[in-house]
Amino acid sequence: MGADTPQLPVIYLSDQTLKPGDEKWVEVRSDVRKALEDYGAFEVSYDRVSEELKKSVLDAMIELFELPVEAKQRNVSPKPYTGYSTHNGLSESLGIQDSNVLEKVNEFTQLLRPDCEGNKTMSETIQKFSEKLAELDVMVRRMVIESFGIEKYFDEHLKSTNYRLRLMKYVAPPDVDANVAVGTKDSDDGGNTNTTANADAGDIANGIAKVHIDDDANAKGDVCTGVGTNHNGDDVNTGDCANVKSNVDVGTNVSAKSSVGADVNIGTIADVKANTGTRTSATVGVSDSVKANGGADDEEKKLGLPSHTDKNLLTVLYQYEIEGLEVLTKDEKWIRLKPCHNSFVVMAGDSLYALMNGRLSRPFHRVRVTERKKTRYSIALFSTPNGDYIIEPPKELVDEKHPRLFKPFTYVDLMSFYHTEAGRRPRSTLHAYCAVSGA
Ligand SMILES: O=C(O)CCC(=O)C(=O)O
Ligand SMILES: [Fe+2]
Repeated sequence: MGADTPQLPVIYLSDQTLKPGDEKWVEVRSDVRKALEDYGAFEVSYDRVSEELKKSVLDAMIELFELPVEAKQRNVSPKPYTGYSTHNGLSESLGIQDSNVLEKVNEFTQLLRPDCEGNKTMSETIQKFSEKLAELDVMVRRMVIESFGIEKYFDEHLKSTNYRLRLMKYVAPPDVDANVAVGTKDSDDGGNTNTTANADAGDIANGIAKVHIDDDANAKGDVCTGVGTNHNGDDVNTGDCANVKSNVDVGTNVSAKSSVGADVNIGTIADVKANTGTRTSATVGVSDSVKANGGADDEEKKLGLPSHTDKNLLTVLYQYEIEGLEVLTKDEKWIRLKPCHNSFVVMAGDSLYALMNGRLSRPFHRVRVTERKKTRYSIALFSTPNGDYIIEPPKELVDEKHPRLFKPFTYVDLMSFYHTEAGRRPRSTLHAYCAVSGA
């Protein structure tokens, strides 16, 4: 690795003696603050999650993703995009709201695997893992809030938040070339097909599947061939986007070609294959904006998850062995993060960014898997503001030097806006939604 290859700061948070107020705590706290200012993210060296627990969670994920697609599709949520979703035929994810609460995890496992004997153990494993990651999340949020001298708000802040866990499975695109970079700027996303197509089972029958574009879905380049909603949960902002009108041929090799010249590869994930094998073609409704862009971005189709910012407060993420996560620096360079046993990634999302009046950053990031024939699993805990919690910076963070950047908003309203055309199109949904003009 060259000397000028950017890397995320690594912060050691395993120390059991690390206590608020201690000298060491104060020192680490300023490292956390600096990392979040500079990158909006950092790697944490954290050994408080045992290898055994991580392995059990991985086993649970493998079992859950192996379930028939019909079972996974039962993972729906009243909140859009927080249930089962897929992207580009390269990734799938499942979401568990309030994963730190055992009954909630139980409901999830029961729903996917009714009356399965192993549910109790699996639920306990997932809940325990969430709890461990939540401890890390709380520690980091406490440090952030303290670092701005506004700790008097911390308890109230903590009470107004909840957690969601996302389990993710990725494969590399079939024609992946590990040596070819996908581009270095998020603005590469500009030419993306933002096709989010859900094929109804009924349409799949005789060779022709009508794939309808779901305007409310948001991941770019999504062609979800009947395997559920589009991947990106509520925390994904895919940045610039365009809708695509294309004819998609979906054959047994499950590849699709759009009329705008982009090859859309679908179906390297087993379930997608199984579910699309009998189709011969699909018509995807498309708008004019992509034509104006001259076509979909091929490279975008190789992403397991497109470039986005998370919408929540803080994300704590663990990658199992296979790399793929890339984080964009302020000067638009992608940092590719190497998975490591005790290494978690912490990222700030739009909600924390707005709450701190823009005094931290929140990074664009994406997933690009390049290891052929290997399955990548990752898992992330998202802390999110409660539905009715008004996100606005404390008065201490607003002054002449730091004018208010955003009008007060709720996370739920930001998400609703995000799931509209106007909310998806801009690179920053947050700014489009509530930036104070002239700030
Ligand atoms: O799988 C990963 O490494 C990243 C997932 C992610 O960014 C997300 O779920 O928002
Ligand atoms: Fe993300």
